[in-house]
Amino acid sequence: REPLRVLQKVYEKSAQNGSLATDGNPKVSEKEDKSKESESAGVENGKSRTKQGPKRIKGDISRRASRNGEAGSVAHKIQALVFYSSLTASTEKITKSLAQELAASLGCTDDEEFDSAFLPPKVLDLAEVDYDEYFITPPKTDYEQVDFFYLFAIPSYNIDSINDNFLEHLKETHHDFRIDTSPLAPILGYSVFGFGDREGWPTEEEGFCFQAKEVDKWMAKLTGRKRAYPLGMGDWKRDGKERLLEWRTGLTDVLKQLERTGSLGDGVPGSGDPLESDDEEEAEDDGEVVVEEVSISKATKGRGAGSIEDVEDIGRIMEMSRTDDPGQKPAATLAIDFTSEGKQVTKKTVAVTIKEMVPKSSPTYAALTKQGYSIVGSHSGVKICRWTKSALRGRGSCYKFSFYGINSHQCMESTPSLSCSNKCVFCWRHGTNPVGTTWRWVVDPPQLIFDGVKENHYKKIKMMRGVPGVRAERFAEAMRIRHCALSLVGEPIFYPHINEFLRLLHGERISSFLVCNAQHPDQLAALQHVTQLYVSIDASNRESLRRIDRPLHRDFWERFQRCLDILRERRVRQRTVFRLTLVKGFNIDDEAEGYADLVERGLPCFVEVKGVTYCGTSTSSSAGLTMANVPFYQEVCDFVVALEKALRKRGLAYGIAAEHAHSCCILLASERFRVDGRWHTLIDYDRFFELLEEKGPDGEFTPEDYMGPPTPEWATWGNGGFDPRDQRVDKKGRPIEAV
Ligand SMILES: Cc1cc2nc3c(=O)[nH]c(=O)nc-3n(C[C@H](O)[C@H](O)[C@H](O)COP(=O)(O)O)c2cc1C
Ligand code: SF4
Repeated sequence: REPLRVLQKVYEKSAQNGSLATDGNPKVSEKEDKSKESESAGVENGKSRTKQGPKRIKGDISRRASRNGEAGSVAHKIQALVFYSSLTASTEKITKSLAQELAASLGCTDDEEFDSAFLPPKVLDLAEVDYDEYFITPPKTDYEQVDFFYLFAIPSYNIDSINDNFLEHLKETHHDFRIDTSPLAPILGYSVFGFGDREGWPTEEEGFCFQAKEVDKWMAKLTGRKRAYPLGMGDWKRDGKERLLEWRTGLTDVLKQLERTGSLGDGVPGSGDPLESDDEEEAEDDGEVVVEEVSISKATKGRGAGSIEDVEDIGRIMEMSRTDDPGQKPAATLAIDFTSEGKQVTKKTVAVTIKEMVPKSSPTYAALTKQGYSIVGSHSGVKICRWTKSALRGRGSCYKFSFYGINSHQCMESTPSLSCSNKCVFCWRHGTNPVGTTWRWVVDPPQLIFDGVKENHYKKIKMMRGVPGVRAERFAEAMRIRHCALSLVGEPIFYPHINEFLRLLHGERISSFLVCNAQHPDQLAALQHVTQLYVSIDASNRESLRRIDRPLHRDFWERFQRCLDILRERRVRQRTVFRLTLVKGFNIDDEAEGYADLVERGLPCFVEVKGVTYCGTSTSSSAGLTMANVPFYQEVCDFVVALEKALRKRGLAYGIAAEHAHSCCILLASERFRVDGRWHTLIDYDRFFELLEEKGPDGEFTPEDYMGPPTPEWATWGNGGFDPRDQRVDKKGRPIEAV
């Protein structure tokens, strides 16, 4: 139907501008008539017929209409057209072998005896083809049931070349008022690979592969965003072969999917909607604990949660809580928080409270999924953070790349417990998340959660495939999760099988950064090795903590202090971190001394100081939080300097190691991580896994044992911390020039 719609538009526009005869038939000029004849020779003859000059609209309605009588049918053959341009012939050679390799991997044949959906790819030189034939509408064929897929191999030239003509044509077609703005929408999809030379054009800002980027951009417009696979780029003298292979492999998967399903899959086209327009959520980041005040009773109200359901739940919870590991202690599934001031949990209480934490039918589920979370099982969640998206597009990673070497596009943000025991004022989620002091819900098994979060994470990454600016290289890397930030929303150590869950992560060599809210000392004490262990330190004294975290536990301050003591013991075995979130008017003024006292108590390996991000939720505004509470970066810097001074005064050996100005985040580190005068805040992840495999999850090894190489110069204090590989952009996605 799509081609018909396009042609109908061409027809209507032509009628408006008088290119139709009075009988409604197209006015076909003699010249056009000739070109029509030659078109009937099909794409094979896409020879030297390059015509410059004014664009023509072909009144070709009847022929196209007959072909598209069965449009949309998956039974059509798929014809890849591989366009290339080449001045010094290397791209020509590469494109020809690319087409052969594609043909082999897709099992292409034009022999009708063999049942392949793919016709052998055709290689077409952009210096020879008639642009009108391919780039106003898809080409016409004698063979009626062919759908096209466009591929491009484009070297860049900063001198006049055929690329300029071609780009001009694409641009003109898009802007031509007589033609639909997306006249190539009927093709199945497209993808571009660019060649360039890093020696002369080292970065994209300096022009590396700039014309391939342009082709990619205009084709997105002309096809109505049918980018089937991200733009690939390579330098034939360096990584070209590797990058091209990566791109071809991904592309083959997409084409095979197209054959199976007739569609490009989730996320394309137009799927990545919010992202297409560059308006990624501003306030998003990891780490802050989400809170909206919704009691469990409210969350479960109105769902007919009667006693029968409760009985079934009990059966299910017992079933689900079994672990496969015989060595594993039986799961503490219910009301595990024994530190709740000696509160007795009676059987009766259990029977009426065992429910799913976030059932599918609940408003909480709807609210969270609307915000982009995937809910896994009944109490876990995963979401791709804005930095993951940003890194996929080469626009910078989060501060954890600068400080610890975490590639954001290989990082999964998730939590096995969506519930939390605080209601922090700076929470930026708009949801209605469950809160509670004890676990009283169905417990899902760790394997189910692990498989589910991975599956959903990859699904979301795949949805980024058609998003403008996503780089093929990073996209391919992103299909292997290397890190897990257990910090999303809720409290991960609340989950009764957290250690088992960590074991699964580590088993696949996925590092774990676990953030907890310093309200569950018993669970913290039982926690086995994680790659980096955080506690959120949101205030320096009892009153301030009450005001800012709004904890549910009455003994919150005692719990908080116990957690610091546990961390102090752990510092020789775990990389421990205090995370401070500064909120102006709440927890900055005159509190440096108080925080220094807490550092003295917990002796963390690192102190991460971060300015709060304002999100304008009802929670934050009801707590009286406005933009005025967001500190300027300079204020965060001043605070950190004051804190360092306060620490030195106490004889504590800490220094300011690194910064990431972009996310208003600064890292103080213990001198343990300063070797030969250089900070070593990065992590040797491979070593961490080796140690874990060798010594076990409770093994005796120290944070220094898996200390990485020196912190890169650009990330150290005073240098800003922006990854030099990436391009800075403003809120509208426009490049920001380095100062
Ligand atoms: C005159 C000239 C200008 C070039 N300009 C660029 C450029 O602006 N950006 C880039 O990434 N590569 C540039 N290159 C490198 C080519 O794109 C690269 O070598 C490519 O592989 C050549 O492909 P070809 O042999 O098919 O023409 C340039 C090369 C030449 C000779
Ligand atoms: S650590 Fe991972 S989840 Fe958190 S902001 Fe960085 S990339 Fe995103």
